[in-house]
Amino acid sequence: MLMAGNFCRLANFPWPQPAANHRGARRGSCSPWRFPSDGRPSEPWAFRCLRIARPSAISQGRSVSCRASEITADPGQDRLMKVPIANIRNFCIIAHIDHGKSTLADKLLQLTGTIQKREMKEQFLDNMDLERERGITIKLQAARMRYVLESEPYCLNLIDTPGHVDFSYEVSRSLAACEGALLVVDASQGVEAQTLANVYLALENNLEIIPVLNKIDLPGAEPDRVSRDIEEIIGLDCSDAIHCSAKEGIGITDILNAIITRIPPPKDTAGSPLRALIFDSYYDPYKGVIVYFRIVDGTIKKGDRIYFMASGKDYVADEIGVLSPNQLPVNELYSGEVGYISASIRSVADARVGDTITHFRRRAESSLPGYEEARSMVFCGLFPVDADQFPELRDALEKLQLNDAALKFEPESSSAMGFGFRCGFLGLLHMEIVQERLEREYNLTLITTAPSVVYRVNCINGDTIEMLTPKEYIGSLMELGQERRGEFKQMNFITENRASIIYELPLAEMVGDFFDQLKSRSKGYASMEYTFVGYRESELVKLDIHINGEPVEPLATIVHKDKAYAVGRALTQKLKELIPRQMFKLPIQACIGSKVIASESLSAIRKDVLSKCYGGDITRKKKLLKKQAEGKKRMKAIGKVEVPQEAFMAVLRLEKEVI
Ligand SMILES: Nc1nc2c(ncn2[C@@H]2O[C@H](COP(=O)(O)OP(=O)(O)OP(=O)(O)O)[C@@H](O)[C@H]2O)c(=O)[nH]1
Repeated sequence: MLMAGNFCRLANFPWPQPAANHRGARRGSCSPWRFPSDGRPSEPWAFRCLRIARPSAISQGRSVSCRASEITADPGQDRLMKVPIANIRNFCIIAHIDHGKSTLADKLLQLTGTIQKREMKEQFLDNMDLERERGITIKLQAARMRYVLESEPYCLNLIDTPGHVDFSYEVSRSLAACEGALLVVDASQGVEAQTLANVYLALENNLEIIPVLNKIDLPGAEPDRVSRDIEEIIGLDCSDAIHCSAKEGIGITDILNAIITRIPPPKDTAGSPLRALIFDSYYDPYKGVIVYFRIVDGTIKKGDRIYFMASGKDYVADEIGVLSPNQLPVNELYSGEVGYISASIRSVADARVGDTITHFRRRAESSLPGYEEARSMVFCGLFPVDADQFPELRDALEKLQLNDAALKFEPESSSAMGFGFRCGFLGLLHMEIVQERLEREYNLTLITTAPSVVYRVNCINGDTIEMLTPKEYIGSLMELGQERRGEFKQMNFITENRASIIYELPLAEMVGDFFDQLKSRSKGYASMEYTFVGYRESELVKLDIHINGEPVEPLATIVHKDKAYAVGRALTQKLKELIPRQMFKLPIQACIGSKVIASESLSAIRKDVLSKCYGGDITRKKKLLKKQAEGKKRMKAIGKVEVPQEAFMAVLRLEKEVI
């Protein structure tokens, strides 16, 4: 059924290069696999590049003094005071995960007096419980700050962005709303995978980039070496990179100074017809959909009749305001400003992220370029434990989708789990986050099936996948690449101690614990980035599980031919442990098509039909045993085996481990 694959061409990947453009990508269906009778399966492949960095052990113990003492916080803090457009700066912070974006954002909010000390809690912008618990940014956030430099008031709009590889889609959205970006790099770690990916996104958006070397308070910080690396690897001038410690509050005023002096103000197009780009939105149970936007042209007033250019819907703006970072209503917003609208929008589809808002009467001629469609990489089934919660689950997913444009879902039903949804996510972390949010915010109890990737039948040319990671770890990482059916493509030493390894891997191999393995084999120093290269013909098989001769569809899985026997054996053994014994002997088989590749049998519960037969004739005993055997045969033919829920879950977990 399946053909040996001649794994595609070597992707053209001159290192380093900007992240691939996903525009025009086909909107993915949420089905995990499609096996038409006449087609050959192909699976999605990832193009990985492992960057290897030797951890620096040198302690520099340096400190940096602050310049720009003329910048002072505005004590009056009139956040709503209007400033001329020349005094507006829209910027975002981009960085690799954990390099200190949120900590820096906190310090900026504090120093500008946007947040009073008593209101301040760590990671102020990470206001989701989950974000705080995990210490990561999931959703982008926006905040307007006021600052006075040389007696001149400025309005600084900060858009915080997530750093995890799963959420780069959110990053691309915030970049489109800014003129500049602070590129935060941990001075003890150096350039990492998402540093590069995000810088390329920023360059594509023509942003002014200000390099910021953070964590200089750490003994292992080497800001000068990291500056050289940035220049060498990215080609960004670091002669006036800012040295800072977001944690200790060192260099924060330098950063504010640089934002004002180096990032250009937005263009003044207040007289043009309104065009505002929706960069985020969320659902408020009382006000309906709240839309976050950046005005590119024109002005908007409270009470205006607005028109969403893509959805073709119109509404009256009941409330407009700024994000300070809490919502503060205002009467009017001008080109270059960032704000929110509440217009009693009930339908999620009416105000999509990436759509352009204009006036109903004086419409703009063309809409703004939207965002690339988020591509789902990982899929899983979500089923409510209590079948009655299905409508609630649908509702919750719809609301979450509004807040999370990258989440995709479509209804699915399964004989074992009932009605649920097959959902598409950006990655495993995204999947976990969605599941936790559904459970916490919407009070649902859910069963999640094992994550899988999409398989398609015809090869299509896709985009590029790339990943980065760490020099002394080259060996073990290459082993990992080989184990996961990867194809080694290229290795470059980009500096003396850093190497990038480029691999192409099937996405299915990345879905499990690849990232954890990468981190553990490199003692945490490797980082990775990936993009999608397309579908490739591969030797895949559909592995069916038959219980009592009947196929159990939810347990069917697609695996590589070489792993089919191991997976089949493990699955049948596990099922044997988990399915309760029946009155009859129960065969449990793993099959590829009609061929049984692994088999176990569960012995029958045996009632001692001879117990009352003391002594007596042997023919009487034989008769009783024969009758029992016939009864069992009949039972086996009509008997329905109930596979307990835990068996499904345990098997799905096992499947994930084995695969
Ligand atoms: N020593 C030191 N630690 C810092 C500094 N800045 C941030 N950290 C720590 O680094 C860790 C990560 O900081 P975050 O601000 O959450 O990083 P982030 O880049 O926002 O991470 P994501 O939101 O997940 O992308 C936290 O434990 C911070 O306390 C610094 O200047 N010095």
